[in-house]
Amino acid sequence: MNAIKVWARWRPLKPSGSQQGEIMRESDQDRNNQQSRISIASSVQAQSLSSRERSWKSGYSFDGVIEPDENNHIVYNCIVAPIISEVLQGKCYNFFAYGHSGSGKTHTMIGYDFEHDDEFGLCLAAARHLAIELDKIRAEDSAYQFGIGLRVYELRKNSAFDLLNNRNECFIREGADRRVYIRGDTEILENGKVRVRPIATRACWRFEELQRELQEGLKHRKTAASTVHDQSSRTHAIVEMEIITKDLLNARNEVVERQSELVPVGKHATDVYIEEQSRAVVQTEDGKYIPNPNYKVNQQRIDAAETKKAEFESRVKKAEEHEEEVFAVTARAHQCTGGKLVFVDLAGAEFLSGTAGTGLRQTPQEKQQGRQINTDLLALKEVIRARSLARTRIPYRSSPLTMVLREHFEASNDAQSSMILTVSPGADQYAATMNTLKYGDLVGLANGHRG
Ligand SMILES: Nc1ncnc2c1ncn2[C@@H]1O[C@H](COP(=O)(O)OP(=O)(O)OP(=O)(O)O)[C@@H](O)[C@H]1O
Repeated sequence: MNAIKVWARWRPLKPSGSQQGEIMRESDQDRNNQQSRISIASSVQAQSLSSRERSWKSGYSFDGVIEPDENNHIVYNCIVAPIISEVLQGKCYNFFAYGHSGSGKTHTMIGYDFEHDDEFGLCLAAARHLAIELDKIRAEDSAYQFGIGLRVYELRKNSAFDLLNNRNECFIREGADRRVYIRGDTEILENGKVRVRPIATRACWRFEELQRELQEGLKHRKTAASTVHDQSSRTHAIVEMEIITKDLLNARNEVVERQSELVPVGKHATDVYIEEQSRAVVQTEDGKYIPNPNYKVNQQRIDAAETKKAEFESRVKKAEEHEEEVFAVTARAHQCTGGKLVFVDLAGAEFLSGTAGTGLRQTPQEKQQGRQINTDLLALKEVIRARSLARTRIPYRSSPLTMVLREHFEASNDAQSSMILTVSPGADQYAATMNTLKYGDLVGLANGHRG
């Protein structure tokens, strides 16, 4: 079973929210499995809430509750630090932050303070931890130069915006091999070659490099003034960090080069085939197509184009085999190879639950953006539940977000995930907080923790 850990993080009360007081809240632990249950009650009589909703209790579905006075460093030690040893064994771990706008998702995952260790977001703190461990490996075995391959992008609808490459728009496509690819536009190079670049991976050999790359990349993050606060995110931001070596990176680049060379050759073979087939038929006056008596398909021409295509396909295959070989050799020497951490700062959950009870109104544009975000957040919940319940069919294709995350969920047989629900204690945020906790409760209950 692929259980997901679920945490709730209470943010500190905002000065603006303090006039209305705080939500009444409690949590208690199940003695047997140490899971936590959260109870909340509204301290103000919000008209839009039914009497049933004025107080709410979760099941024992939370792995822990983080209090408002606990900083990012404490959150890191609690949630991420314990799994770093597994990442150093080559495993993949995904972290999601889910919550309403302003509840602290970005503060938790990415962080706003790049100077003070205690307030580093989880991804930066994890990068520093990994970098220290990789330095140790390097000191023991200088034959392998391990570093962190960093990818940072935002997802909106079917597009990914590459934050490490000037917010270049990339497209999410499922290939014939059923893998999902995120690729940019087709570029025509000076030598006439065609290249389709995947989303950028920056190789960072030192923590400071990664810190700089991340900080620069985040400047391209698109935020929009929202009804809730002025740095609101309308997109999901994804930070991927993978343990790589120079050789592995070179082998992957080689695959991209070979695939780029195949593109025009494959297109030419298709064009030749279509051209020959169209010349071989003519249309009669009544619109029917019949064989053209004056043209015989030039099979030699088709075969020549197909042979060339096959030759380029085999070059791609060779490059892929080489990449697999480099990976296998490196992983045999050091099992950390390919270990991966993925941090997903999800778009505001108000799109899923609406603003009922929050006293806020969405603009028509926010509503429209919200539809896709709804689809994504619901799809993510269903994927996590289906995985937790060990269903045979996991609905990855329900949204671009889950299509992209599939690779990480399935990176290794034992890929694990954690979800952090960020919530506000402000009484004015009661409905939003309850909706977020309900989402987490559903995700957590699928793990089999019953209330
Ligand atoms: N636990 C916390 N401790 C201190 N400050 C916090 C905490 N959580 C959030 N904040 C502050 O509140 C503000 C809003 O937080 P943040 O941008 O992380 O919200 P968000 O959930 O990512 O919102 P959105 O979905 O709109 O992007 C920021 O200035 C952030 O630093």
